[in-house]
Amino acid sequence: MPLAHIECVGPDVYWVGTIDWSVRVFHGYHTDEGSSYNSYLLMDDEITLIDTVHVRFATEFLERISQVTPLSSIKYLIMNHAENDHSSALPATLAALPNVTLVTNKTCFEHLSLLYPVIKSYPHLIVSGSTPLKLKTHSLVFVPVPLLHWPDSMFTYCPESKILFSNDGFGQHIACSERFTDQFKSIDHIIKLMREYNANILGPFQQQLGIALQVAGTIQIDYILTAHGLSWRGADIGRALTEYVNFASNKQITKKMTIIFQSINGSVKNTAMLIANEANILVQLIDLDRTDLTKCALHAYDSEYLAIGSPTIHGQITPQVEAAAHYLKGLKLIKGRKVYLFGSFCWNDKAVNDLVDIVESAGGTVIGQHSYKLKLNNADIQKISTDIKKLVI
Ligand SMILES: Cc1cc2nc3c(=O)[nH]c(=O)nc-3n(C[C@H](O)[C@H](O)[C@H](O)COP(=O)(O)O)c2cc1C
Repeated sequence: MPLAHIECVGPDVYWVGTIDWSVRVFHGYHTDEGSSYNSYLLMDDEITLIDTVHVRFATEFLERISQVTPLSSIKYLIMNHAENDHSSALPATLAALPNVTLVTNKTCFEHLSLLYPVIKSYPHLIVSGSTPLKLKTHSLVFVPVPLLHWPDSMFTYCPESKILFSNDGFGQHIACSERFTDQFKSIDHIIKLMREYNANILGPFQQQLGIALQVAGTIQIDYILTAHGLSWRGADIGRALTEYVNFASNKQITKKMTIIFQSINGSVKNTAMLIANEANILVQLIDLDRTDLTKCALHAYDSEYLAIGSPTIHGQITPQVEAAAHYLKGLKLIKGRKVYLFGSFCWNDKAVNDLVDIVESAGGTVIGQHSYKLKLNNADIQKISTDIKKLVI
């Protein structure tokens, strides 16, 4: 199989990752544009490999590495994070590199050992934030960024080359031949994908993000080499950092209302349209029969307002609306939002009450609600219009 060309992506650094053009669902996350699992070779007299890839690409990965250097020449393998997408090729990689020492932090080693018990039989070195690794001409500093995205996550920083190997940090899910944002046709598109990644993966960890940014503020960075999608260099680093700074302090939130609903016979959909028409701010409708939860989270990410609507079905909200609300709750994307609730019923008015419970338990503020029997009448229209004009400003 022909391999994508080997690319030098920084001083003495080669990209040896794999591009997953086909992946469309990633633990429930809809990756409409595929993804990549990025791994890097740092060329030094003590050659160092940083992160591995998904096991589906293990053979291709090892072939790509051996196009740069003999497998026997690699001295260290640094694992920044234990999650399967970066680590499932680890057993095959350790088996193929006869002279390698696995380098990772204590928590990551614990997680990796649980996932792949065989790794315990290989030489390994446990490092921490206070134990840099001295290579021949480079040094590597390990920056713990717990919960960005697992408790084991760390960044690896090379001060001589001013390179931050950021693993899941600053990543996006996209499969493409470019390696840097400045090679890609639209930086705005990459920022949108990074927002989607933040919303769907890092949403609950804003506080940890702030800690990571404090660290990033104290070091000089010429390159951020990510483990998914495109990497950052030059002026684009400022765009990536600004996006993270904004997210860490909720400044990504704008005057926007995301209206999330499901409708069987059209009544709740009509109400969603009414709310969209009456709101005098940017709106985004999410019809849950047509739109996946990944997009739902993307739009909730920068919305000051949410509106959530459901018919009462079998005495409760629909499973789809419930799933969406719980998904957003887990990602802390209802927290701090102003939420309007609406619903239609025939004989027992339950959906909106169910939604009130979820939204309040998620830390959102219910700013108004309205439920009605079967179809909007003029009084319902009047009430909802007045509510939205008054409450959404
Ligand atoms: C399968 C099914 C189950 C329903 N269960 C209830 C119910 O438990 N309680 C109720 O008040 N209405 C129930 N309804 C009536 C709907 O809530 C009502 O038709 C609502 O207006 C549908 O909104 P929609 O037009 O947006 O789909 C049910 C309707 C269907 C089709």
